[in-house]
Amino acid sequence: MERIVIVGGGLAASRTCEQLRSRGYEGELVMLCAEPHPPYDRPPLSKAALLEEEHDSTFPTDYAQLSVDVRLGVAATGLVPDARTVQTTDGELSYDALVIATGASPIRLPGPGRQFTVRTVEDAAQLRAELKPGQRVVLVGASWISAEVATAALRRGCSVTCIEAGPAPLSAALGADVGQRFLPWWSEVDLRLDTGVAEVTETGVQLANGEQVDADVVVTGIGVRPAVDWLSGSGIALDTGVVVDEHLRTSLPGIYALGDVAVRWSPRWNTRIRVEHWDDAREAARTLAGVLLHDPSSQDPLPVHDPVPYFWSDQFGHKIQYVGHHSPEDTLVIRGDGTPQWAAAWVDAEGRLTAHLSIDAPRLMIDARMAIAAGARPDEAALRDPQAKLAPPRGR
Ligand SMILES: Cc1cc2nc3c(=O)[nH]c(=O)nc-3n(C[C@H](O)[C@H](O)[C@H](O)COP(=O)(O)OP(=O)(O)OC[C@H]3O[C@@H](n4cnc5c(N)ncnc54)[C@H](O)[C@@H]3O)c2cc1C
Repeated sequence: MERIVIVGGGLAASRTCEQLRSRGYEGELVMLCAEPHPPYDRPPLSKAALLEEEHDSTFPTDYAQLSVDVRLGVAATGLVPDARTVQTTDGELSYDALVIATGASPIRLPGPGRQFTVRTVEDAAQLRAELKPGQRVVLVGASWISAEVATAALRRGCSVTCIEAGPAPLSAALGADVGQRFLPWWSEVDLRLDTGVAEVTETGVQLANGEQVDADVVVTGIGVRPAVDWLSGSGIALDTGVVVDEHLRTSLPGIYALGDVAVRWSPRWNTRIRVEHWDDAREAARTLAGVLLHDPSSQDPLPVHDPVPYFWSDQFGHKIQYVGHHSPEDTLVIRGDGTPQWAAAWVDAEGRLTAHLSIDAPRLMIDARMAIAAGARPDEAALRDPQAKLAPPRGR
């Protein structure tokens, strides 16, 4: 392969460059990065970057040393697979292999008023400038991002209202039973549950029931859409993102996708999953480099990307850690129910641990991740007791 083109300038793109070079790829490597900055880390944008004026989460990667041709401010606008060509805002570019790592963009609400989202450094800097003491901040959606923004806004002396369509914070991701357990953390937030927002107005938001809620700052945290517009008409298979198999191969030859934009086949979960987690983007890059450089004449199997997903969130002075992947049919078991050290576990119909959520307890997260990876079926007593190990002893 003489030229690998990577479209996207985030974690997945940056790590793919590093991994390819560290595994000995010597061909041309071009990274098209729509943003005007070299790749940077996003998790701090809804955390430290809302508190610290000079926060900089740029990756320390030396692209010149890696001989990566980084084209800042250049976006892919189209794909012509038969010609193995990408159309860009700076002309056409041919490739031998193409990596799609364009991430996702926040979903916005309708309406004429200004609404903030948090995806880029500019978003974070603009929002930080608004978070002044006494400002009335309205958050739409009690999501992971909103919880982190609420934490920062309260710390900066703002008054915070959060309007959530579901019955509890984080209920879209974790269900109402778990979400309700977080309510005490939201005690300083005017949290309005089961309430829809119709639009963002000049003076705040208008609720679905017609009521107007005034705000100085409106922040929308209702999810993201994969950045796939530029692929329309290319013939590539799309679902809730770019469809890839467990080797990160798309439906078109020579084209791969990873990170937030990809929806991948997971043999572990026997379904397609789109994982919008930092850890997944990083790990996928390692696998993808192995797939791209795989020698078909060797006996080595093609690398598979199918880790146990891992996600964390820092909110209200706590660290939440979630591992695995649960479906609505799984059974929820609260560990240490009624104690401050509670955790949540999900098991499937066969009793297999599918997911686990813990708070300020990295040890529990590590144990649960090993248990899920091992396909463990912990007994009821172990599930209920957060002190009990879920992972089978090593060597078994
Ligand atoms: C505010 C925030 C907080 C987060 N916190 C956590 C956390 O606490 N824990 C956790 O596990 N995960 C967290 N995440 C998720 C994590 O950051 C993402 O999973 C990760 O950034 C995905 O990396 P990516 O490279 O796939 O996509 P991105 O980081 O979105 O990068 C995609 C890049 O591609 C560029 N691009 C898009 N379209 C084009 C185009 N047509 N041409 C060229 N370039 C293009 C974009 O501009 C962007 O720079 C957070 C995300 C955000 C936004």
